[in-house]
Amino acid sequence: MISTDEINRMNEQKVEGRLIVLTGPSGVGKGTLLRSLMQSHPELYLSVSATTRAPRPKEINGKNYYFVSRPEFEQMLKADELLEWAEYAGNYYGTPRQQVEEKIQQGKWVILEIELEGARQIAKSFPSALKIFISPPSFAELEKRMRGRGQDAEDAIAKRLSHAKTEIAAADEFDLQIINDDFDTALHSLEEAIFNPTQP
Ligand SMILES: Nc1ncnc2c1ncn2[C@@H]1O[C@H](COP(=O)(O)OP(=O)(O)OP(=O)(O)O)[C@@H](O)[C@H]1O
Ligand SMILES: Nc1nc2c(ncn2[C@@H]2O[C@H](COP(=O)(O)O)[C@@H](O)[C@H]2O)c(=O)[nH]1
Repeated sequence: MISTDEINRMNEQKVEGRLIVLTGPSGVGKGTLLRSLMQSHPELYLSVSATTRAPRPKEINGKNYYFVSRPEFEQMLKADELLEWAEYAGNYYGTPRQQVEEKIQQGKWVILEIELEGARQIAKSFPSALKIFISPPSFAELEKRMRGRGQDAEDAIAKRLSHAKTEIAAADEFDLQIINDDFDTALHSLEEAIFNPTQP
């Protein structure tokens, strides 16, 4: 495992920044994995997206997302301020360009947690990005997690589960796939994929 000190040294030596894309169906555990990863690797930079979705209880503007109105999002699009964007389950989501480009220029490793359409846009614009897909152990378990989270209304759950089928079918487009069954095993695989990738 590469230590935080080592990553900081690489950053100081102006080792080139990297873009890492994490995609997977809603409820698979991407956010939970990333929260744990960021605790042991605060040197990574997790991009904060803009969205028109309403904040969930405990979500903080500027930390979890930038919560914006649809006209505000459309203005960001018009001004070319988004690196990628998509409409997902009735809301817009997008990655503010400036924060990501700045961090990469500083030599940081930047993580985007985004859905499939956005990941495809990044694959085109940043072919060197590492693209990781997080899969559920089964569809039934995905539904259980989404419901167990208790954050989404029934109509939103239906849209997210329907979208999940399309996303799971596209997993082969990614550089690697990690099944989030046992949490610690999945976290270890994610850490290895980022810091200790096997050579092609
Ligand atoms: N390996 C695991 N085993 C069991 N439950 C898990 C596991 N990983 C995550 N969970 C639980 O699954 C639920 C959904 O996780 P999380 O919110 O991180 O998903 P997500 O992929 O980030 O979803 P979204 O894309 O909608 O934000 C949470 O309640 C989380 O605690
Ligand atoms: N294309 C993008 N997708 C994004 C972005 N930020 C988050 N997401 C994805 O949206 C869904 C739903 O998220 P939720 O917080 O409402 O559950 C999930 O798959 C996220 O990964 C983004 O900037 N661009």
